Amino acid sequence: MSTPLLRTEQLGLTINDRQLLSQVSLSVHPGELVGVIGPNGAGKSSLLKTLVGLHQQSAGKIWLHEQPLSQYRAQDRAQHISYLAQAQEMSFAFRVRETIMLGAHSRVRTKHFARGQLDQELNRIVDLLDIASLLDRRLDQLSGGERQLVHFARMLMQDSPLMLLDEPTASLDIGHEAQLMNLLHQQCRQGRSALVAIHNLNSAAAFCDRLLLIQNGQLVAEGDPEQVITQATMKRMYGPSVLVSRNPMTGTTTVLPLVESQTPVPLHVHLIGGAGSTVALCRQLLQMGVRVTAGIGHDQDSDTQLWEALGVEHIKVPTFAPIETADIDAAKGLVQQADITVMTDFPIGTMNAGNLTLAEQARHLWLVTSGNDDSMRFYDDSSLQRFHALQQRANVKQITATELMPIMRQQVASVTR
Ligand SMILES: Nc1ncnc2c1ncn2[C@@H]1O[C@H](COP(=O)(O)OP(=O)(O)OP(=O)(O)O)[C@@H](O)[C@H]1O
Repeated sequence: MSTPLLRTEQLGLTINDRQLLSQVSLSVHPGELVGVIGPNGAGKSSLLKTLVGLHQQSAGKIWLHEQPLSQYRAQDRAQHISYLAQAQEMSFAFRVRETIMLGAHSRVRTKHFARGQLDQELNRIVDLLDIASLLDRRLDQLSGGERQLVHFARMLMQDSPLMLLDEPTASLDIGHEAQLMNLLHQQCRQGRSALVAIHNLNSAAAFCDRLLLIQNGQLVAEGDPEQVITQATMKRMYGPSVLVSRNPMTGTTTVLPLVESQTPVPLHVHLIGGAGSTVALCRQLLQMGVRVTAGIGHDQDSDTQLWEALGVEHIKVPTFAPIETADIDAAKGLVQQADITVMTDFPIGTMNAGNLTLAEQARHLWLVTSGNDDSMRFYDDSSLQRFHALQQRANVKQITATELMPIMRQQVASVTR
């Protein structure tokens, strides 16, 4: 790998006897977009401030271009590192144009620019960010999001190889957030580097090449977004009410907040389903405080991933493996204990026909019917016939997908009365 642009070794920061950073060793290489994530108060801003020289480290070393950062004079640092603080305070009522032009200050000191060259650069940057209409406005009369874009423009105007950004998208709507992160991404593809503290984990996963996870001032995980943003780490950082999954359309890791479960209710529902058919139901049942078990699912199926992520007890088999008798035996106990077993309207063929055998064990079986022609979702006659036989059983209730939740809510209400 290339020589790092920035590197720290065992970095520590103590202020007023409070240890804000401890033993942080990291590197940022040319062309990398690195995200710094972690809960509130973890030490992300303290890290960036130390790297830019606003805090003097108490321990460890910082190298910029393999030279100790302390050997750079403040003015020289500005040619290598630009910094966008979390809260930008400007003591004067600057106009937007002046504010952005301030970014070029360190460059003007050391380099001659042809007449009009900086104005052209400024115009290019404001066009990229679509803020040309703000140029003559006063900074203190802009909205928080507009101000954030202006300060980002100022940073681009500095044209430094390394950019440190502290929550640059905190006040931005989703469109401007995507625009700023895309611009940052493009800058890095063109050879610049960025270290960005960011709370939006979905953006962090989508845009960053690598993530650093900070907790209590320490670097606790580092790697590709999918290595760092896992259900286990997110639960440790942010508590149980977050769900990590892979977006089927973008392939990126996504993190969603979940509505917390209510007080447990004395109802056990076992879910049999696949192809994503139990996902919404499972989440809603858990939110109502119902004890949910599930299976048999296939590994990597979206249902199985959700059961795993939400800690639902379940039985699974490897991807593309048929459900065997031993798997059915392992799942039987859960189905026989459940007050209700719900079998959703999912496609059934030879690989997962074992779920029909499992459904036959249910004390009370709710069969979710497609409403259309159920035969369409059975890949072989034998499975379809077994489904028809299940429909005839006395302990079976047939429900459409639309009816399911209202009836389930009544059921929950009846056991909590
Ligand atoms: N100058 C300071 N003196 C003493 N403690 C400080 C100082 N600056 C920050 N802290 C404390 O250090 C800890 C880390 O703060 P920091 O701002 O680095 O966290 P953060 O990860 O950026 O948080 P957030 O996501 O909320 O912005 C917090 O507990 C904070 O109260």
